[in-house]
Amino acid sequence: MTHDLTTAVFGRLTLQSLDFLKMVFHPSLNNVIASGAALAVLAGGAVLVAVLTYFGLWKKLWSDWLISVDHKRIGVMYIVLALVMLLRGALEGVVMRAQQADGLHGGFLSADHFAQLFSTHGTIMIFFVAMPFLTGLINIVVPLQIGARDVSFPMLNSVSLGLTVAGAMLVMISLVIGDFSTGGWTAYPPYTEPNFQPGSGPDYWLWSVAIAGVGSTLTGINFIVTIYKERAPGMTFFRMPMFTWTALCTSILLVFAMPPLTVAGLMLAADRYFGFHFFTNALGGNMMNFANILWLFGHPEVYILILPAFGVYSEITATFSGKRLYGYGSLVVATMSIAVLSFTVWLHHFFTMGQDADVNAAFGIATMLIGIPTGVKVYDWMATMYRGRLRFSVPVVYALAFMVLFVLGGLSGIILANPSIDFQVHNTLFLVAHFHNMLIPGLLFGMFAGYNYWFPKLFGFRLNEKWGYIAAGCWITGFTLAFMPLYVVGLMGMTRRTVAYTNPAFQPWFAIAMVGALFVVAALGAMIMQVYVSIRDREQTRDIGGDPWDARTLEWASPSPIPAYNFAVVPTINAREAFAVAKAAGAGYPEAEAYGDIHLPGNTYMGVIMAVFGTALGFGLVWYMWWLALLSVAVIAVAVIARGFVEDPGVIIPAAQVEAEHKAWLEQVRKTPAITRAQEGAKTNYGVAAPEPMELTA
Ligand code: HEA
Ligand code: HEM
Ligand SMILES: [Cu+2]
Repeated sequence: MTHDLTTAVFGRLTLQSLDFLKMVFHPSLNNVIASGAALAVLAGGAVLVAVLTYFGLWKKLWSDWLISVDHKRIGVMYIVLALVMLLRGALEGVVMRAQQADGLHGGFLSADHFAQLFSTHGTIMIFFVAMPFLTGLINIVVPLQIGARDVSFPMLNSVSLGLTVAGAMLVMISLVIGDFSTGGWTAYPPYTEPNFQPGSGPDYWLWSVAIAGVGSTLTGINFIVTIYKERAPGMTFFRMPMFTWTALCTSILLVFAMPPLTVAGLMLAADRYFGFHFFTNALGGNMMNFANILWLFGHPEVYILILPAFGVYSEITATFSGKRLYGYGSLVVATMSIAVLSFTVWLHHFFTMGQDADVNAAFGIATMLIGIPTGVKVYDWMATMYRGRLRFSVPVVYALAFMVLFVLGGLSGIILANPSIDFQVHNTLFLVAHFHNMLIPGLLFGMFAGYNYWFPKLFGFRLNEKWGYIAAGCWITGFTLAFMPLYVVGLMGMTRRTVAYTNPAFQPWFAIAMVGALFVVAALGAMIMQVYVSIRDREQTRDIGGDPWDARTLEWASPSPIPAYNFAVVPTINAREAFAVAKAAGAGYPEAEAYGDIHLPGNTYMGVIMAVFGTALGFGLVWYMWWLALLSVAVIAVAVIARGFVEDPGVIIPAAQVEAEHKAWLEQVRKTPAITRAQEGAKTNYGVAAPEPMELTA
């Protein structure tokens, strides 16, 4: 009886599932590490709670952030989530590097623990670092670049964030309670079927990815509608900044690519929970169905990740070269071609799984075609810089490193796109080198460049440059040392997802890779220092005029930190890069003719409800605590329906206040010489003179 009751309440959860007790039940170095990680998560949570309580920040956190629908604040929360998860994901990468550095002697991790590490690392990096980072940047920047006051569906935006947080929470909880999947970030059956993995692992994977995936689909819808409907007068499609174009294409990809992932996850859930046989090798199932559906998501996913980074590089090369973006039209067409082509190549992920050679050839050629629009982009960026006066700054360092390293990674992709070559190197560390080569110098550097670039717009001061350069230098060195050796060991035959090896020739390469990983740790340290030093010295790097880089797009035509309503008066756009054109004509800061009241949406609890009950739903499903799952679904359903009956009066900002704030800012801009305002513009390298300070008459 008591046993039944315990099962009803706790499902299949037992004391043995608590990871911090692992080292007590089964003492070993491996379990000490596992328990240590669990305790670290618990301690981190406790420290956070203590700090918030000590400084009395709960109320502020709640009303200014958690229930806010302001797209900029939502964007910041996405990026904070991404950075926190990056810490965990990168440390896991380092632990794996340490294991393999000693892999000849077996290392210090069990095979199972190593498998959990690459599975959580891959899942976290893709879904809870890369995705929230780019979603955060899109959230912050797109409405500002198109002259909008907010996104089309602000509450939905908060819901998307809540669902993403729920997914991330599940992966964090798996460190403390139970095990995560050992099936990699792609969770191929039949290995993830209950016959092979009856435990909590694949369930954690599938619910965290499915729940966060719904959030991403909603984000895609939100930004497609926002970009279609909320553009300022005169902001035609072909006047939109490149970053907004890439955000549009990424959003379209999200809407078409995320549902296959959700479907793959739910079909796997049907297999695991209801004994279906979609992907088993028996009773008519076929795992190839999973491979096809998963990569129908998975390949477009890598372009979902890279396109916004391309957008960042476009903005940065133009701004810091002090030139119009070269080849705007070709960049737009290239972005759209990549988006379309990305749905035609998924099969290159399983060339070796038995289809006809002709089919492989067709997909191989389609894959190689993507090199063309990507190449167009690279040439456009180079042409933008050519004969520009490239000003040095942290975003530029990332952009230049990207251009060199990404081309190398792209070329290794073209190598893999040859089916006959892929048969040799599929699932070796050559592949692992390829994709980290795209994901770190491509995606992550783009995100870091954007983070350094747009930071002052939100917080009113620039990030410290010295620590920024140190971080960038460590990332570049760290990436190169950690991943270039993997091309070599990959060609030598070292397979991916392998805990140890017997060939002594591998070891020196892994030793070099270990040094690279240490540089990555240093880079993370430098990034933390950068935040600390920047906040400490913020008075010296105040962004007085709102345009610290002498930039070209609309988001820089407002004060920093930017007010909640974004624009005192919605601007009318008459050209591409209208702000740069206006500044050059001495009309960058016009007086407004009239001010009106501004209506902004009110805060909402919906995001928090989604985060809390989304997590509870996933947790209930993972542990078979059916009451918790049902309760969570009920709460979410009631909340959604009830919200439909609430009329949101929103917040009115009176015209007089808007006018006063705007005029005070204009006054300040006029008082300060451009050279002080655009401090970075004044600093140049290579002995090139600073660009002329811009005219200040309105
Ligand atoms: C942001 C991420 C990202 C990006 C942008 C890419 C871009 C590309 N990828 Fe990569 N890829 C991944 C992330 C990424 N990939 C991941 C994560 C996996 C593995 C998943 C897993 O199994 O876990 C993978 C796996 C993968 C495979 C599967 C291999 C295997 O499993 O055996 C293949 C095969 O064709 C491939 C090819 C390519 C190609 C051709 C490109 C092209 O888009 C590259 C285009 C760029 C250039 C070519 C450079 C610039 C161009 C020029 C300078 C012009 C001149 C050059 C030419 C015209 C050729 N990738
Ligand atoms: C910060 C430095 C990083 C280090 C040291 C690192 C290291 C590693 C290692 C050792 C593996 C396992 C390789 C194997 O299969 O043998 C791996 C896998 C992987 N990494 Fe990284 N990585 C880093 C950053 C990133 C980033 C930024 C991303 C994505 C944005 C990423 C995405 C992945 C993915 C998707 C896998 C595959 C997981 C799987 O096999 O299922 N990594 N990484
Ligand atoms: Cu692909």
